[in-house]
Amino acid sequence: QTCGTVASGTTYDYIVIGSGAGGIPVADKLSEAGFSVLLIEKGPPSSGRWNGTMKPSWLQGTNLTRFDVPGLFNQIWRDPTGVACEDTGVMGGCVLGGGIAVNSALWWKPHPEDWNHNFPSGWKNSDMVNATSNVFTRIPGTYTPSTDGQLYLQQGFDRVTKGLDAAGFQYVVANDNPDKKNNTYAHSTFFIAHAERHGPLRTYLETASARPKFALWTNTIAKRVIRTGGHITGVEVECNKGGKAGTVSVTAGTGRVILSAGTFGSAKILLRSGIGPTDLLNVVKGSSIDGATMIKSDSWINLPVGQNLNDHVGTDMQISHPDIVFYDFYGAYDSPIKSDTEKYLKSRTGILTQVAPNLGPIMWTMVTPSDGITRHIQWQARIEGRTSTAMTITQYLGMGTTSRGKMDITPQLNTRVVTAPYLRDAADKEAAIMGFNYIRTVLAKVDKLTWITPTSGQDTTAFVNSIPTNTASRNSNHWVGTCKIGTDDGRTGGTAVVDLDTKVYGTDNLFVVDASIFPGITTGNPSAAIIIAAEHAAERILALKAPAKIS
Ligand SMILES: Cc1cc2nc3c(=O)[nH]c(=O)nc-3n(C[C@H](O)[C@H](O)[C@H](O)COP(=O)(O)OP(=O)(O)OC[C@H]3O[C@@H](n4cnc5c(N)ncnc54)[C@H](O)[C@@H]3O)c2cc1C
Repeated sequence: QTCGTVASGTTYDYIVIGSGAGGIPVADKLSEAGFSVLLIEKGPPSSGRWNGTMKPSWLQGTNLTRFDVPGLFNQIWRDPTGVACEDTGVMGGCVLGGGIAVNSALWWKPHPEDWNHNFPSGWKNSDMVNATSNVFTRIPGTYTPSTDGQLYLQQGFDRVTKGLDAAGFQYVVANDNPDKKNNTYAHSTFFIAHAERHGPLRTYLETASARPKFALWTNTIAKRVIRTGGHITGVEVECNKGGKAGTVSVTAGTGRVILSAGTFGSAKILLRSGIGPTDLLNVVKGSSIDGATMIKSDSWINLPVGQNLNDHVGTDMQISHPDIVFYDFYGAYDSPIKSDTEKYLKSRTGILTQVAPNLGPIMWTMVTPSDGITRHIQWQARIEGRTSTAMTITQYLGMGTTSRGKMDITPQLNTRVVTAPYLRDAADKEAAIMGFNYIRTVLAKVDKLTWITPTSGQDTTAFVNSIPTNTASRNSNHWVGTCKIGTDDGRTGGTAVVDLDTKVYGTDNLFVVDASIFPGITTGNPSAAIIIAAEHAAERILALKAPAKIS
C-alpha cells in the first residue's frame, strides 16, 4: 500500500495515540467537547463496520470480519499475523480497537476495591460513579448473546455449577452485583450486541466519527512526541503499510497529546521521546533506529516508565466430565458446520454467537494470606483441553497482589517483560495456593468429575509451585502499570509517571490514558475498568486550564 504524507500545517487540539480501550473513549469525549481530535492507530481496520477485511470464506459478501463474530474470537491464537503486535514479547492486538477488537469481550463492572484499593484520591469508587454509568449505558453487555435468548452447549456450566451450589456458592448476575465477588458465580458477560462484537468500536468511535472535527488515521505509527522541554508541539509519525508519514502538530500553545498505546506501547513512545529511566533511554540513544535523532540527554525527563508492571497471575487446572460437549471453534473458521453458519448469518442465533471456546462459569472468591492483604480470585472455565470432555479452568489471582515486574526495551526498539510480575512475593504465592486448594475442594462436590491436572492425589502446593512464573506459563493478557498514576512524582524518587489528571510529570500537555496508568490489577478482565478510567480521565483533562502559551 502507498503511504501518504502529513500535509504541512496539519494541526489538532488533541492528538490521541492508540485506538484501544483507553484511546477510543477518550478521543470521543474530547471531540464531544468541541475540540478537533486526531486518533492515530498503527494497525489496520478490524471490524467490518470500519472497512476491515480479514475473514473466512463463509463471511465473504457480508459486512462482517473475524473480529465481529464471537465464535471466531479465538482465531488470534491460530493466526495472529497482521493482527497481533509485533514489537512486544507478549500477545496484544495491534489493529483498530487494539485489545477490544481481538479480546474475548468479557465485560465486568469493576468491584469497588478495584478503585479503592489500587487508585489514589480522585479515582476512588465514589469518584467513578458517573463514568461507570456512562460506560454501562452505552455498552450494557449481555450473557445471552444469541438473539433467541438461548445459551448453547451449556453442559459444562450446568454440571460444574451443581457442585458450586452444593459448596454454598451463590449465583449472581455479575454486573448487577459488582461487589459480590466472594463465593459467587455467574454466566460470562460479554460486550456483544446483536450477536456481534460491540464495545467502543460500535459506540464511542461511531459518535466521534460523525463529528466533522474528528479524524482517524489507521496504519500510522506514532514514533515519538516532539517537545521543547516539557511542552509538546506535535507527534512524529511513520507509515505502516498505507498510513501517513511526517509530523502532525497540536494547536500552538493549547494543544495536547494523549498516549493510549497500551501498557507496552505508551511506555515505548515515552522512551522514544526521552522520558523514562536513564538506563532505558540510553538503550534508545544507542539504537541505530532512533539514536541519531533522539532528543538530547539534557532534555531527558527521568521517570520510572516500565516499572510496576502487573497482570493477573494465571494458574490452569483441567477437569473432565462425561457430559461435557466440545465444539471446534477453530474448525468454524475454515471448515464450519453449515447449519451453524447459516443460523448465524440468517438469524444471529446458535453456537457461533457465543465467544470461543465456550466460556463459563466464572467464579469468584477472596483470600487473605499472612500479610493481611485480601486478594480477589476469579476462576474462568472454558470447554477446551486435552480430551473432548475436558474443561480448562484458569485461576486469575488479581486485585490485591503485591508482586510487580518490569518492562524494558531492546536496541531494536522492541519492548519485553524483563521481570515477570508473577508470585514474586511470598504472600501472593500463598494466596494462589489457598485459592487453588479451595477450588479443588469445591469441585470435589461435582458428581462424576475427574481431574486431569493436577491429578486427584497431587499436592496443591507442589503443583502450583511446579508451574513456571514466566509469561509463557502465567500470562493472562491483562497487562497494566508501566506509567502508574499517583501523587508521588517519579522524578523525585516516587513511583508515579502521571499525576492525578493523567499528565506526565515534567510536561505540561502530555497525558497517558490506558491500562498503563493502573497502579494494580483489577478483580476481573480489565477492559471495562480501562474504559471507565478513560471516561474519568477525559472529565479531568477537560477541566484543566490550557497550558500557558510558550514564549
Ligand atoms: C487475546 C486477548 C484477550 C483478552 N480478553 C479480554 C477479555 O475478554 N475481557 C477484557 O476485559 N480484557 C481482555 N483482554 C485485555 C484487554 O483487551 C486489554 O486490557 C485492553 O485492551 C488494554 O487497553 P489499552 O487501551 O491499554 O490498550 P490496547 O487496547 O492494547 O490499545 C492500544 C492501541 O494502541 C496501538 N498502538 C500501539 N503503539 C502505537 C503507536 N506507536 N502508534 C499508534 N498506535 C499504537 C495498538 O495498535 C492498539 O490498537 C484481552 C487481551 C488480549 C490480548
